[in-house]
Parts: sequence; structure tokens; C-alpha cells
Amino acid sequence: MAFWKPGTVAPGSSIDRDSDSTALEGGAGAGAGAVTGRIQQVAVSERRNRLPIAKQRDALLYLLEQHPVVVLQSPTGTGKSTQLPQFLLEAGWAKEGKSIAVTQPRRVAAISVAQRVAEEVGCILGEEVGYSVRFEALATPDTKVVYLTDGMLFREILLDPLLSRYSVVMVDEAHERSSYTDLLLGVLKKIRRVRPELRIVISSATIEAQSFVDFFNTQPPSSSVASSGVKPGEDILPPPAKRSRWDKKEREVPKLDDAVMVRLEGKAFPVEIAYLDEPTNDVIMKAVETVFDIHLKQPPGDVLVFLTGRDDIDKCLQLIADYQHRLPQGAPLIKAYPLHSGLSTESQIAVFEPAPPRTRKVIVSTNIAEASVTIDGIKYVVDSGLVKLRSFDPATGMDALLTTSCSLASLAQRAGRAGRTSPGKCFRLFPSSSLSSLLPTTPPEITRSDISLLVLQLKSLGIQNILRFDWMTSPSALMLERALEFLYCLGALDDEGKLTRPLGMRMAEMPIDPMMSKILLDSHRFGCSDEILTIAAMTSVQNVFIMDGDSVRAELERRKFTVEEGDHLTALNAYNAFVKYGRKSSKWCHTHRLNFKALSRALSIRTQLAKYLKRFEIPIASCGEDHTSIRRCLTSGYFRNAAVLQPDGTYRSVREGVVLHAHPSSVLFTRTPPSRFVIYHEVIETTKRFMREITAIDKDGDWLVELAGHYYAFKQGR
Ligand SMILES: Nc1ncnc2c1ncn2[C@@H]1O[C@H](COP(=O)(O)OP(=O)(O)OP(=O)(O)O)[C@@H](O)[C@H]1O
Repeated sequence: MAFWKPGTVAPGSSIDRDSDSTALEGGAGAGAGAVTGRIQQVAVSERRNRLPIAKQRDALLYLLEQHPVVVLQSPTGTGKSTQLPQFLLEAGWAKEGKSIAVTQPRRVAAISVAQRVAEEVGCILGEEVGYSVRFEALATPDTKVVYLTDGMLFREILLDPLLSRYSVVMVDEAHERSSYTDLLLGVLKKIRRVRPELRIVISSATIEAQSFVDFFNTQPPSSSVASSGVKPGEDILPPPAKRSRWDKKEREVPKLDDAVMVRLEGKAFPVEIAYLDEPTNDVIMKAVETVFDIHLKQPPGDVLVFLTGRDDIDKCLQLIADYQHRLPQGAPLIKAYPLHSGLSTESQIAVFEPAPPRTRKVIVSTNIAEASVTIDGIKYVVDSGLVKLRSFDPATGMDALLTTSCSLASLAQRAGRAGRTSPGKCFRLFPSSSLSSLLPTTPPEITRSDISLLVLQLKSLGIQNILRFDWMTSPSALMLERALEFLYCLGALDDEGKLTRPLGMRMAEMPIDPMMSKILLDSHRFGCSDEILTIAAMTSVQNVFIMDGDSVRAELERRKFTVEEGDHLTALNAYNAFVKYGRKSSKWCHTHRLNFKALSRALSIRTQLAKYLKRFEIPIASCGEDHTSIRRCLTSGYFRNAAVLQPDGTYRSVREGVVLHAHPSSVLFTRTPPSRFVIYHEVIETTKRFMREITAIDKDGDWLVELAGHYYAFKQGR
């Protein structure tokens, strides 16, 4: 495939979005410029009926009535996320105070799919159909279909362990195997034993369906459809005489082991795939070339580019902006948007808005747009084939994001974003020969990330023996050991590994990571709960300082808020200034290159966290200008991360002696070593102070060292 090189060739273009015929053919507002707010109900039902899943509506409802677990595998865009919940709603599964829960691995998917389904149902979002994501919900107890992130549904289990509000739980995009998906699957299996009437749907375009069936079926398979599965194209509906009525009041209570697998055929629209002839060593530049190549040579349609992270996305957007000037006179423009998890919900949802007439929308995204998301009008996908995956090293206790090749499952999902409202094309920025070296699916997150929070939450559900929990894939023994050890150090677990009361119980309840929840819950002892509340809220949002564009000005503005003590206190400073001057003024924020939306979100998160403190009767007190208390308090939770400044400007972790660097976005990044030493000196001193109260105990071959009332385990000989 030959790509156009920006700045070299500049062929003309005939893009005219108003004449895009696919706008009518595809979906609401498909293609350029054609946009609709609310979709016409008649058109909606027609469009719904055309989706491949519609033909199997009755069959799916029948299977769901007969089998408590249905594993549904069908290609991207066939209608799993938007249609199946509506079938269930129409069939009466949300009657008598019950609701249907549909989990998504990401916030943007939960919100955008809920929005779409509310439109199709014809209700106001938040009434019959709603969503619930961390720190944000548009749903009431009467909401019939709730789209939520898997983490949020897990939090609901902490309050209602049998999920008694739900008649059906659909775990969508199960192939992603996020930690919470795995945790949910294990807990749902438990709940099913007590609530055999609960229905569980596990769905994805690319799951290895049989492993999910095997997980839920613990007895040898019978000869029924339940265990044999349905082959593509086969009629999955039994003869009418054998069908039961969907709306009958008393549903049969099926036997325990009867998970069934269903594979549906059909595709939304075809997607043509193109590869590079040779590998590229500059994937961002190649992505930009491909975007302009599409813009100038291909028919109308928006473009979705998959890159790995925010930095690459920003670079790509900058290059698109630079090359835009070289477009031939009169050629339509490109309107480019970023999409990554660091953006506010409003900014994420903005990418769903149609581009202005005679412009082509280009969305440059991380893998957050990979699953469930339908961005109307996307006809072209440009896929770097790369992803940043979380990787936890239990030996050092450190989490890192490593860039790696996508799995085949991810590639299929990404290509699937192009064929949803019209036929599409996917340009993969690597040669097809690379496919043979790729993994079929991404390794489950639970095997490669810190599981401290999950362990804490399982314990709060009363699951004491974490090793014997029914994991679909177990985390390694070392990961578990590290998580238990760390929770013990934080004071969340006692000598017997049980949750401490009240600290451990409360930490499990808080919607923030265990280190920060420990800091917040203990902050009154340091007299700085008011400030820590702000810091906890500010660390829950990203991109408070706008650093793109004129970087010198951006840095100068940030310096106005920067304090020597580091990022936490800088964040506190920025928040306080925002509350004083910018709360109602996005203009003030703009002048000081502060992100108004991110700060407003921090304000709302702070209010929500303050409610927890109030409920736990923890006094909210301010330490005023006494920043030492704040730093001490932070160290009491973050001691695992303590590091000593080296003469060469790097840091060495106190615990393992690993060499560390300040992140470029840190206010410490540009500091000279002497001043950094002053800042970190305080942290080290605080850690040392804790260490002064050492008592060594020999227990199971480990030396346990008491740190200011908590315990830090050092392996013998280390
Ligand atoms: N916001 C939207 N605008 C226009 N069409 C949409 C929208 N959301 C969904 N659709 C249409 O509904 C179809 C089904 O979408 P749905 O998300 O239910 O499919 P899916 O099978 O769950 O796909 P995936 O496995 O990729 O998540 C899409 O292919 C598209 O045609």
C-alpha cells in the first residue's frame, strides 16, 4: 500500500459531506455532516430489525429462559450491547422492581451505549435506561436497564452481595478480561448458587466462548443444546411446542450446571483490511500519512486512529494540525479530536458529535474506543497495532505501562469500529506477516496488575481465603502474597489476614486506591483531612494543567501554582486557586492554562469523598499552612514508593534499590538535584521516623518490621 506523504504530493479531493449517500443508508447521521439529535422512532425500529441479532431475538430469549448462563459470541456490530438488553426489557425481565445490568470495561462505552439505547427506547437518559460509572451516574433505583463499568457493578456487590436488584446481569466485552470482569465472573458464579433465577449473559465478539461455558459448568456436559452449543447458521430455536412463554410469571428454576453457548453469524457491514508492505519505525508519522492519504483519496467518512497513549496522541494531533496547512486550496479540512481515559467525560463524549460540514472528523484514540463504542460516521480505521498494557512487577511492587503488540482479538475489535454504520476500511500499520506472531487474546489483566484493591474488596465480601476463590485465571501466588503483605502494611488486614475494623472495612468501601484511601481515612490524625480530601480528588482527575500548544507559556503558567514540595501540593495549590478565582470562570482557567472541566470534576469528586468522611464521622480539619503534616500524612500511605535522590538526579527506591526517574509531567522533572533533595529528604526522614519503631519478628521465614504501628515485610536475605 502506498501512502501519501504530507508535503510531497497533494492530490485534489472531492469530499462533499452533504452528498454522502451512506448517510442515509447507514445509521442515524452516518457519514459526514448528516446528523440528528433524536432519532425518529420509526426509522429506529427499522434499523433495529435490520441488525443480525434481530433474527435470533426469540431464540435468545428462549435460551435465556431455559439456561441461567448464556455465553453469546457474535461478530462486532451485530447488536449484542444495544439490542439484547432491549429484548430483555421488552420480554419483561425488568418487571416487578427488577432491573437489567450491562457491564462495560470502560466509562466511555457505558455512557455512549446507554445514550444510544435511551434514544432507541425513546426515553430520557437516566430514566428507563441509564448508566453508572465512577463518580458519575445517571440512573435511579427505578432505571430498568443500567449500563455500568464492571468496577461499578462490583461496588454494588459490596452493598448488595446478591445483586438482588437485578434479574439479568450481562457481562459485555468479556474477552477484555479486565480484573473486575474476572472478579465479577467469580462472584456471579457464587451468587448463582443462591439465586438460581438470576440470568447471566456473557458476550463478546471474540471470546473463547467455551472457556466461559466450562467455567460456569462444573459437571460433565449433557447432550442438550446447553452444552453442545449452537453452530453458526443453525436454528437455535426449538420447535414452538417446546417453547415456554417469555412473559410467564413463574419461570422454571433450572438446574445449576447449564450454561449454554450461542454463536451468531452475520456482520453489520463488511470491512476491507489493508496492510503495509514493510514494518514502519515511526508509527505516528505513518498514521498521519495514512490519515491524509485517506482524506485526499478516499470517499467521505470519518477516521478513527488507534495509538497507544496520550503523548503519542498529542504528537499525532500536532502533526495533523501542521500538515493541514499544506492541503490544496479549497480542500475540505480535517477536524481532529483526542480520545483517551485522561479526558473528562464531556470531552470524551464530544467525539460523538458530528464534524462541521465539509470537514472530515479524525479521532485519535487509545484502545478505549476499541470495544462497544459506535462513533457514527466512522468509515476508516487506522490501527498502529500497538497498545499500552499495565504490567505489575511483584518483585519491585511497581506498576508500569508497557507498549506491546495487540492481540488478534483486539485487532478484530478495532477493525470492527469501521463497519458499524456503513462498509468500511481498516489500514493496519504493519505487514500482514506480523499476524502470525500475535497472541489470540490479551492476557487477563488480573495476571499482570496490582491486585491489592481487589483483594481488599473480596475480603470485605467475606471471602477470606483468596487463594481458593473461584478465579477464571488465578493471579500468581507471588502477586497475591504481595497484595496481602501490602494491605497488612497499610493496616487494612490484621495478623490473621482479616479486614481490620474500621480502617480495612472503610478502605474497601472507598472508590479510590488503597494507598489514598488509607491516607484520607487517617488524615484527621495529622490534622489535615481538609487538604487531603482535595489531594485525593485531584489525583482522581487527569490533565489539570494544559501543557499542549505553547509549551513555554504552559510551563510558566504552571509555575505560578508549583510548590517545592512536589506534585501533590502543587495540585492542592491549583485547586485552592480555582475555588477562589476560577470556580465560575472558565475564562480565568483558560488564562492560567488550567483545565476548567477537570477542576470542576475534582470539585464534584471532593464533595463525594467528603460524604464518606461524614458518614464515617471523621472530622474535616485544615492544617492551614503546615505542609509538613500533609507530607507526613501522604507518606503514611505511599511509603512503598519512597525513593532516595541520587547525585546523578535519578532516584533509588528505598525498598528494592530500583533506579527511578521523575515523570516528565511531574513538577520535579525540571528541578535541579539539590532542591529535589530537600523535597525528598523530608519524605525519607518521615519514612525513617516510621522505621525507628522497628520490631523484628520471625514468622514463617519472614522478618516483619513494624513501621509506626503497621508492618512491613522484608524477605529474609534481601
Ligand atoms: N451511536 C450509534 N449511532 C449509530 N448507530 C449505532 C450506534 N450505536 C449502535 N449503532 C448501530 O447498532 C449496531 C449494533 O451495535 P452494538 O454496539 O449493539 O453491537 P455489538 O454486537 O455489541 O458490537 P461490539 O461487539 O463491537 O460491541 C451497530 O453496528 C450500529 O449499526
